[in-house]
Amino acid sequence: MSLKISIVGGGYVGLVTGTCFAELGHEVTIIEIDPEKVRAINDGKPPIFENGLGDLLKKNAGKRLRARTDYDSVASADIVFISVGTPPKPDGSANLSYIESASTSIGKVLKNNRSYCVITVKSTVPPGTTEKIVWPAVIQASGKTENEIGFAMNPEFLREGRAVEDFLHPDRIVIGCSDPRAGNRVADVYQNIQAPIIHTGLTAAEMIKYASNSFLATKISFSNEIGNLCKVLGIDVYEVMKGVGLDARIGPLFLNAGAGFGGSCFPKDVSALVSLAKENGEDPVLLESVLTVNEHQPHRMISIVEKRVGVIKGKRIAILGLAFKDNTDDIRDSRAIPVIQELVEKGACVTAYDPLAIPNMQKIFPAIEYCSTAAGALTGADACLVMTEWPEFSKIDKEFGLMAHKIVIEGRRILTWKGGEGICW
Ligand SMILES: NC(=O)C1=CN([C@@H]2O[C@H](COP(=O)(O)OP(=O)(O)OC[C@H]3O[C@@H](n4cnc5c(N)ncnc54)[C@H](O)[C@@H]3O)[C@@H](O)[C@H]2O)C=CC1
Ligand SMILES: O=C(O)[C@H]1O[C@H](OP(=O)(O)OP(=O)(O)OC[C@H]2O[C@@H](n3ccc(=O)[nH]c3=O)[C@H](O)[C@@H]2O)[C@H](O)[C@@H](O)[C@@H]1O
Repeated sequence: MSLKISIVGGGYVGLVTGTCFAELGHEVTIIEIDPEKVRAINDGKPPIFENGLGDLLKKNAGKRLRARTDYDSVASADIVFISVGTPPKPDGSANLSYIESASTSIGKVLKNNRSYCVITVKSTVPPGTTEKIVWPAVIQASGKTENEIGFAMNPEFLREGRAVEDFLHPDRIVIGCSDPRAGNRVADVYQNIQAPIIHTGLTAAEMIKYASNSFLATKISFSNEIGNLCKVLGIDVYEVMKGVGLDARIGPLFLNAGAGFGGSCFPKDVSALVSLAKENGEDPVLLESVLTVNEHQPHRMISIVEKRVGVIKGKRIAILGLAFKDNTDDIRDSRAIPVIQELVEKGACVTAYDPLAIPNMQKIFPAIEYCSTAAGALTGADACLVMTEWPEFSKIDKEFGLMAHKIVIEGRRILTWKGGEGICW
């Protein structure tokens, strides 16, 4: 069955989702307010770096996949997905203004849609958003009755760098819906994907997404706390967490200690859940600690450098990895940012290498020295901090010989070379 799908928001999630839906045989229109992104999508050139996305986009752009700045496609859509951003407000709560304005824009055009249509939220939103914000905005702007429109919440679990693979082979598909008819329409979209489908109410689906991200973030902060103690006691935390993770009740993933979690989602989603808990009179002790541990990790790395090299001022410090994780050029909330910030404030001469993320980091730190190879960054360095788990870093070996002092602090365990004086984590 081929459905007519409109996706509002052609950023990371909208683009990956839209391209994959087209690949599954649906007719997809991505509605994106940024004309440059629209042009790039229609030219078959992804405006983001994502493994495997370029080929799929090239194959489908101009055929089953189109991008537009207008909302016209909503008038004939079977289903509309909302995948606009939900960035944090200064108090940590989620900014839902993009969700609200997208819902109103959808409603205005939906007036002209003569068939049944399901409005589905894919963005990560606090429980109650679909019911209390999206639903009334769409109904009010469209003048339709609830028999003519269904509402659903279908959270997305893809990881950047592995997004296409995650989308096409998910562990589960969660569909929260206003009524079974709406839920079945969303399930039809995924009919060619093999995965268990969980049908829930709207608010439970919204909460599943926050709880999942927060649990993963908790695993990381837990590993970091154990790692910090291991460091003091001279124990290898990676050996410890391997032993811990082999317990089937715990599992081996997301137990890597080091620089802490970055990216556009874990920090923002845990903060939003903390905010939501407080608004509802709860004291989210555990979740606040998850954030506190995470904030301290970059500073701990610098303390280790200071113990090894003494005063930072005037020292040449190499940063390997700027992206918040491997296989992406995304630096949103990258742990490299607070590390570079503190080093610069302390008067270090910072050199940096990343296979993809240098142009993005140059916008934040234009004055540090960027190198086109790891060897360039390491030459003459007094210490090196590894901030991203890029697989190519595992091959670095003789390049460490170019350093003035072989002090290597691993914020990510990726190196196989073990000749440093101060390998941490
Ligand atoms: N980035 C990721 O890996 C994942 C993100 N999410 C969630 O998905 C949502 C979107 O995230 P991203 O795609 O990363 O954000 P993004 O910032 O990359 O993309 C959002 C896009 O929406 C566009 N937009 C904003 N208002 C619009 C409107 N009224 N009409 C049309 N387009 C509009 C923006 O121009 C932007 O291109 C967030 O809630 C996020 O938490 C969920 C899973 C994974
Ligand atoms: O909601 C989202 O946006 C997404 O957030 C994360 O995906 P993502 O942020 O792309 O990347 P992850 O692979 O989860 O890594 C996040 C951060 O945690 C760090 N991390 C990860 C694993 C680990 O063991 N230790 C650790 O420090 C990574 O280096 C990275 O900085 C989730 O894994 C996705 O399921 C979710 O859809």
